[in-house]
Amino acid sequence: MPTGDKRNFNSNNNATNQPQRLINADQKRRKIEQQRRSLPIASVEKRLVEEVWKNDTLIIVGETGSGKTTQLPQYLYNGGFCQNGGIIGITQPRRVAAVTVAKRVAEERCVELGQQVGYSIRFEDVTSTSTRIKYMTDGLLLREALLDPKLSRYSVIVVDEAHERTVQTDVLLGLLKDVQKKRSQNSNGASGNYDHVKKDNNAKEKSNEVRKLNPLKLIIMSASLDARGFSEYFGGAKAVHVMGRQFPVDILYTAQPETDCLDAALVTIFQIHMEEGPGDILVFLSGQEEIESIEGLVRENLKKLPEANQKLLIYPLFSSLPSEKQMKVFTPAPVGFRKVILATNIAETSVTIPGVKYVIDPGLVKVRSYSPDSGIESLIVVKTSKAQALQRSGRAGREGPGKCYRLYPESRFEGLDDSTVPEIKRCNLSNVILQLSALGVDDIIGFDFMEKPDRMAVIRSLELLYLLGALTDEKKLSYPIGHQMARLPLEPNDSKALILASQFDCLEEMLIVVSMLSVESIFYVPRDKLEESRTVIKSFSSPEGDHLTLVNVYRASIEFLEKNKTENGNEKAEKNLRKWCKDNFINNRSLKHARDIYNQILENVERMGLKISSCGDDMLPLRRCLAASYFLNAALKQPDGTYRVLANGQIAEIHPTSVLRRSKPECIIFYNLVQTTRNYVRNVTRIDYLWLAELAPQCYALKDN
Ligand SMILES: Nc1ncnc2c1ncn2[C@@H]1O[C@H](COP(=O)(O)OP(=O)(O)OP(=O)(O)O)[C@@H](O)[C@H]1O
Repeated sequence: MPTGDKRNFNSNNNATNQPQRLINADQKRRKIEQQRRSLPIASVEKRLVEEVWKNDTLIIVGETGSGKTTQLPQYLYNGGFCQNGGIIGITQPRRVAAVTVAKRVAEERCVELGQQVGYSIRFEDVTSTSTRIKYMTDGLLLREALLDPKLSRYSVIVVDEAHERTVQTDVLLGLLKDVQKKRSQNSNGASGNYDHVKKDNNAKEKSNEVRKLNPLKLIIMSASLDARGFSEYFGGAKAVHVMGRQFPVDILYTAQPETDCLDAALVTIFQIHMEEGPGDILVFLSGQEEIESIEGLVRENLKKLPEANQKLLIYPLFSSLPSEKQMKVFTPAPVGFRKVILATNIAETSVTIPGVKYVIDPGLVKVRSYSPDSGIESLIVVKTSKAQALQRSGRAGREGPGKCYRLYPESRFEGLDDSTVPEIKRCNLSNVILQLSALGVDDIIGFDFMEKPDRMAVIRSLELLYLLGALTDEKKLSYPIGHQMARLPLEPNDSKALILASQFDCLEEMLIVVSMLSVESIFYVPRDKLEESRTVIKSFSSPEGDHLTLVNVYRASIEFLEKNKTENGNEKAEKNLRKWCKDNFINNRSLKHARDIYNQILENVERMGLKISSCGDDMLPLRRCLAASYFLNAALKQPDGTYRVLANGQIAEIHPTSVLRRSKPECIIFYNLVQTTRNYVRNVTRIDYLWLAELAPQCYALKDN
């Protein structure tokens, strides 16, 4: 057992321990069939389909694991909602859920993923013209609305996990309401239009013309939803409750509050491993750093156990982890082994991780927080809401009875907020405003949001868009900059950086920077090789900063790859690159992901007609372009070695992972600010203070910093 005392947990209900059974592929098929039939939602299939026929908007609330996400779209498909060629679109707040649920549903239907059932997430589209059940992120559907404002390809949209109230969900809800209105005006009448389809399940697909006339069916779904609030927003929409859950989850609380959540999580992992029956463990942690630090501690402590007890496999799961690595979590552990999955809240909703029987929930979550006063967005750790705690415990008990260990006393649970504060109330809105402007919505304050964003936050975000040149004085999208920015699937700052880079003759390098920053953790440093890795990584580092270092890594890898392709052919070259990455402590998967992103954004900017050129070895234009684009993230060194952000006076330190951590130049720009115990700026580059007035006069010429 690791540090700290064994935890005493209080239970509030009883779940029986059931040994996990090991099964082969054939049995798995039958098991899936049987599992589908035994889901609580299966008993109300007919009723749900009828309700969707009858109501254009329906709210469905059902326990976690009752079968909403995987089954409802299939019921609707079987019920005739795709017969005229329409698609059932299901949105998820997170990529990992969209991907894994689509995989599961394709498996359940015995179809190839990407055919009848597919998914679409940013930079990854696994659909085809035959796709009728399409899982996607809510952000992706928003982008589709830019090209097709009536979402005419869809017969049904299911907004899943609506309780999460991500900013994209909230914008989507307002937009879908409007699409419904437009489609109803265009339709021949009400839902009865589908009657011909209902009677003829095998009918050939009807023409697009017929489909366009049908109203859009909208379903809002979650396990922990304020049904009344949603119903009111949708003009008294009907709410249906799916009762019952498949398996019980025993909820356990600590007797006392924990002072050190990481230590408590560690102790609990080993307590379960040593004392409980088979079953994998899912631990919710607030971020990559916590995950990596616990990962190290688990490994260390594991070595101290007798060999027979060392069969514990550790899997991290966080959003910037390359998707192939994320997917590893979903493969079963080898016989005799137990998996422990260390995850952020990306595993909180919708996902089923096969084998998970135990959930450890320290009750904390990292969220975006935006201060309209400072105009800076940061990440902070806060307590979860009751809805989130419920979702987390719902990750256990999906294949059999489960247990959830909440690392806080029951009294604290009672005091938690019922639901999470909608993200729209606590984030920078510039991307939302840009997207809405591109959809023709110029009056953001007047937009029909379920909950209005903070006025000051709107003003600040509008200001940023003005400063970036995306909006005109009339709050309209500027031409061409604003239009170009809205077309790129990136944050406004990044889009602007690419547009400017074509003028600074460094678009190739800026593409690398933006792609590499989209994946994070390019370097992979095993704990036992800290010293060695430092020396190797140094060979890539640029004294000018992290952005240039990333360019060096990318260029070196491409050079290596191209040379190898000529000598050894493509396949061998990719294999050699993997070894090269390993030798250089580079995360091969992240790098590959960055290459994919690079190619996709490259396609976008080529289509936009931007001039693609390179600044070669002279990186000055790149640094100047970074200053011209991220000018609000400029900071000056203080006498004590900390930095003052010029735009708002906030004090921060350079993050320990930065190549500038030691040299501490006078003036820097940074990519992001993270708030842990201290404020850190990450991905930092040295700039000349005087460039700011020259390159961003709209912000600095009149200011005396
Ligand atoms: N990948 C998978 N492997 C094994 N079982 C799965 C998988 N995906 C789903 N299931 C089974 O299907 C059940 C229903 O899952 P589904 O995601 O449809 O439920 P849900 O009601 O949407 O839950 P939640 O509200 O937690 O998202 C799960 O409890 C589990 O038993």
